[in-house]
Amino acid sequence: MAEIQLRNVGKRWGSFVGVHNFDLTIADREFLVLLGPSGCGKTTTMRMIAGLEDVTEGEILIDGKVVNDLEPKDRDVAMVFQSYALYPNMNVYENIRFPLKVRGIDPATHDEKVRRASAMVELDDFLHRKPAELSGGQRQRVALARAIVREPNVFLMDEPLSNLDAKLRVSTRAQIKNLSHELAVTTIYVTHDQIEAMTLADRVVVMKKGIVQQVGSPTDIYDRPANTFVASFIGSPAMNLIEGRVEGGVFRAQHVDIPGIGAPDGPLTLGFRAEDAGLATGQGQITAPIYTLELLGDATMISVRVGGALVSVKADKSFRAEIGDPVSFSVPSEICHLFEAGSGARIGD
Ligand SMILES: Nc1ncnc2c1ncn2[C@@H]1O[C@H](COP(=O)(O)OP(=O)(O)OP(=O)(O)O)[C@@H](O)[C@H]1O
Repeated sequence: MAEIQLRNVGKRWGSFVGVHNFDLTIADREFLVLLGPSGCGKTTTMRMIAGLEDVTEGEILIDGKVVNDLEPKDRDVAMVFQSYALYPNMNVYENIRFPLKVRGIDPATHDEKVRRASAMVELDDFLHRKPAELSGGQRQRVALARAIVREPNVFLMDEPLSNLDAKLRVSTRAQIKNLSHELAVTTIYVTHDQIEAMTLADRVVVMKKGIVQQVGSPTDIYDRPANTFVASFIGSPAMNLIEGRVEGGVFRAQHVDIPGIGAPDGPLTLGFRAEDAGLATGQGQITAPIYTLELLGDATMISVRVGGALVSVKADKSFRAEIGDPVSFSVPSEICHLFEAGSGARIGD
C-alpha cells in the first residue's frame, strides 16, 4: 500500500528552478510516468521522492506521512536506474540477494525470495553468472529483480531501458508492464520516450522546463493535448501544427483553407494528427506539392510544406506518386485541434 502525495513540491538551486510547484496525488498501485525532454526535471522529481535530493518547497507524503526529512532507506522505495549498478564480483544470485542482507532480513527467507524475484524476470538459469557474463537486457533484469526482492511499497524507475537496443527495449518494456500488473506496487517511471510512456502508464505527467504541462491517461494526452508542446511531444509522427489566421470561421494559411472553425477572427495554431486526415477525392482543405513520401509498410506517409512547417498525412500503403506532384488532403474541421497563437494553450474541447 502506498499513496504518494506531492504538495506544491519545488526544487531550486540558487536562482535556478529545476522543478516548479509539482502538485499531484499518485494513487496506490498506480503506474505513473514522468515524460519530457532532457532537463525538464523528471529525474529531480523522482530523486526528491526517493530522498536523494532535498525538497526546497512543499511536502512529499507517502501514505499520509510527510517524508521530507526521512532518509532514503526509511522511505521503503526501490530505485532502478539506467545504469544497472550491479556488483561485478558477485554473481546474479548474490546481486539480487544483496538488499536483503543490507536490510537485515531473516536469512532463512533469502533463498525463496531471490528465487521468486529471479523467476519473475526469467533469470532462473543465470543465477551463477557474473554481470560481465550477461547481456545488457539480462543485466537490466538483474537490476529489476534486485528491486523486486525487497518487496518495496514504491518502485522508482529512471529510464531503465535507455541502455538497451531497440528490440530489447520492446521486450523488456512488455516485461515491466507485466511485472507491474503482477506486483501491483505504486510505480513512478521516468522517460523521455513517448512510446514507453503511452504503453506503460496509467497516467502520464508531461513536463517542460520544470513545469507540469499536463497530467492524464495516455488517451487523454493523445486525444486532447493541453497545449502545442504536448501535442508536438506525443505521437509518432507528432501532431501537425500550422500557424495561420481565422477569418469568418475559415482557417487560412499558405495552401490551407479549412472552414467550420469555431474560433474568433485572429491568429491561431491549428493541429491535426496524420492518421485522422486522408487524401481528398476532390478538392481538399490542404493542397500543395508533395515534399516527401515515406513507405512505412502498413501505410504511406505523404508530407507537404505549409508555410515553414511539414504537414504529414497517412495514406494507403499502395499510394504512389512523385515528389513535386500536387496532392490534396481532406482535413475536416472536426478532426482539428485549436491552440492559442501566442501561448499555445488548447482552445475548447
Ligand atoms: N545539482 C544540480 N545543480 C544545479 N542544477 C541542477 C542540478 N541537478 C540538476 N540540475 C538541473 O535541473 C534541471 C532538471 O534536471 P533533471 O536531471 O531533473 O532533468 P531530466 O528531465 O531528468 O533530464 P534527463 O532526461 O536529461 O535526465 C536541468 O536543467 C539540470 O541541469
